[in-house]
Amino acid sequence: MKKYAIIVAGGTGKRMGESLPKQFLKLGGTPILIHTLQAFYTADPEIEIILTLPQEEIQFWDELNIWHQNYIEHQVVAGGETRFHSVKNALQFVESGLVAVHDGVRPFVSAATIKQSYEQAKEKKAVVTAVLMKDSVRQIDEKGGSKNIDRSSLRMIQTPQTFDAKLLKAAYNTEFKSFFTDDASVVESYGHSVTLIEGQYQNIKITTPEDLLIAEALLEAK
Ligand SMILES: Nc1ccn([C@@H]2O[C@H](COP(=O)(O)OP(=O)(O)OP(=O)(O)O)[C@@H](O)[C@H]2O)c(=O)n1
Ligand SMILES: C[C@](O)(CO)[C@H](O)COP(=O)(O)O
Repeated sequence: MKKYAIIVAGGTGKRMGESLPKQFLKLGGTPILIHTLQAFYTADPEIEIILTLPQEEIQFWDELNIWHQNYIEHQVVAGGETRFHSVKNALQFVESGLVAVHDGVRPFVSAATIKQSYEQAKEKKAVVTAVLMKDSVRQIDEKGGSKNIDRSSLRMIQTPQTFDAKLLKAAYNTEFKSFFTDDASVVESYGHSVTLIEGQYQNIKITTPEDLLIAEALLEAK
């Protein structure tokens, strides 16, 4: 069965606060995005990789890749206004089989998690990685108050999120809605349930400056 991976890196990284989008920032001397592509190649070199980038960064990426050994084959697609639009653009180049969608800024995804995602998606069709909450959580109300939520009923959602390709394409054939923060929310809104599988705490999303410090430590410990 054909396997695709859509690596989304079409964002500008506002919360990181750097002029260079965070996916290009260096981690152990190598751009974050190159670590992420390597993770998928290591898991299975047969995976067809489609990478979304901001239109204005495509030339920069091409130049940056020239300097890196072990170039990993991939197709570049211009991203869109939101993550949803970036995935939708990339899906034009996906036919049938399985497709994993993964954040370009989650470089520590393990080969085992990637393999497990595709394996489970063969049967379940919509498979999403998740971890248990570590902190207590509270829901804020309009009056400025808050109430405790039972954290055992909550999960923190990660990527990869892996699907039957035809299902994901059909689900994305819709207009953007503000609650589409990931692919699971799009598929669920289409009417298909998602199966959660175990993610990994080390599979962090590099979002704010302290995440980069944590990422350097995780890389060191690898
Ligand atoms: N229009 C967009 C927005 C986001 N992404 C990608 O989706 C992943 C998760 O998004 P996030 O961490 O929010 O990245 P940014 O949108 O770049 O960050 P910010 O919200 O801080 O601007 C990132 O790899 C990001 O590049 C994308 O492909 N296209
Ligand atoms: C897809 C995701 O990484 C799952 O946790 C997350 O929803 C992305 O959210 P963001 O708003 O793009 O940071």
